[in-house]
Amino acid sequence: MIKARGLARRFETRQGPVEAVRGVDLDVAEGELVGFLGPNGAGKSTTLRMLTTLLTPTAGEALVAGCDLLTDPAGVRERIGYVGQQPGGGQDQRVGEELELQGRFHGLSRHESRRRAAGLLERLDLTGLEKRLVATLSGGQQRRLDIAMGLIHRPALVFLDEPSTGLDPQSRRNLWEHIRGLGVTVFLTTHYLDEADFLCDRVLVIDHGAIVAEGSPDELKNRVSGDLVVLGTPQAARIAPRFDGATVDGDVVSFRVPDGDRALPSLLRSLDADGVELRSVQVHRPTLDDVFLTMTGRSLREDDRAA
Ligand SMILES: Nc1ncnc2c1ncn2[C@@H]1O[C@H](COP(=O)(O)OP(=O)(O)OP(=O)(O)O)[C@@H](O)[C@H]1O
Repeated sequence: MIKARGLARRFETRQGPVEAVRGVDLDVAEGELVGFLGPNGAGKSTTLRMLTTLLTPTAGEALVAGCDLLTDPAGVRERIGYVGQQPGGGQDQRVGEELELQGRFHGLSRHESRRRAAGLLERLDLTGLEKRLVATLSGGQQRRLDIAMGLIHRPALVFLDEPSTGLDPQSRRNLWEHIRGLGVTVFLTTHYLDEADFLCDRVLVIDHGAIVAEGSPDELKNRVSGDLVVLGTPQAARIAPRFDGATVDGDVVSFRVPDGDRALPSLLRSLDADGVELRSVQVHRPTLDDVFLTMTGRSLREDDRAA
């Protein structure tokens, strides 16, 4: 569905050139749900805008939905759906009309457009809202309408740019369920670790315009060596030297072991035998944030807080 090689984009600014995307290779197979994960400014939107023909690459080439990005951008546009970060619907339009209009815009007959709109409204849980003004929809409903608009012309591939940004946790979860059920190839960008983890078959991690890791969420997490064991004890500093790479933060000592659940029983027995007073014990599986930390030395969460 997508095959990109060496895709790059440089922006000339007053402060000098900005290498927003530095030669990205991408392969997305039919039916896959692939996420592009990275902090703010990593180059996600720029890549997406190139793949959707909104921005011309400064280098590289790509086949998108069977068409050459550089020589047949119109063919690409016909075959893909794009849902950007900004709401797509006219706020003073009615939901049903807006969707039908979008179908007409893509060349569907009135009848076909109406039929297709009704099907999408049902699939995205918007039935009954046809006559509502777009401006009166909730954030989650608006986002689902945007996705319906992106799917009206039956694209085989749809691009979603930060689909759940700004939604409350319940609406995000609901949106994810809908995205999973779309039945088309999906390529989305996100800076949310939980979104990538829950939604994506495969994740590409991008940082400073280059892909730094790629794999299924589980594969990526398995690359981080081991589970994190966190022990709360007043003797944290005394016992830390027993564990390779242990860090101490007040009464808490943390270290990694290959398989936390298996290591725990004997670990607890030996600490108990030495008279160590344990107040709490936790085992954490690696998260995608640990992956990002391992690859880049920075936490995605720090970027989130800074944003
Ligand atoms: N039109 C532009 N002119 C100059 N620099 C740009 C332009 N568009 C993007 N950039 C820069 O390119 C880099 C990548 O930006 P991009 O928007 O692709 O990142 P992103 O990963 O999508 O981030 P976000 O999550 O904030 O949207 C950033 O340093 C950004 O400032």
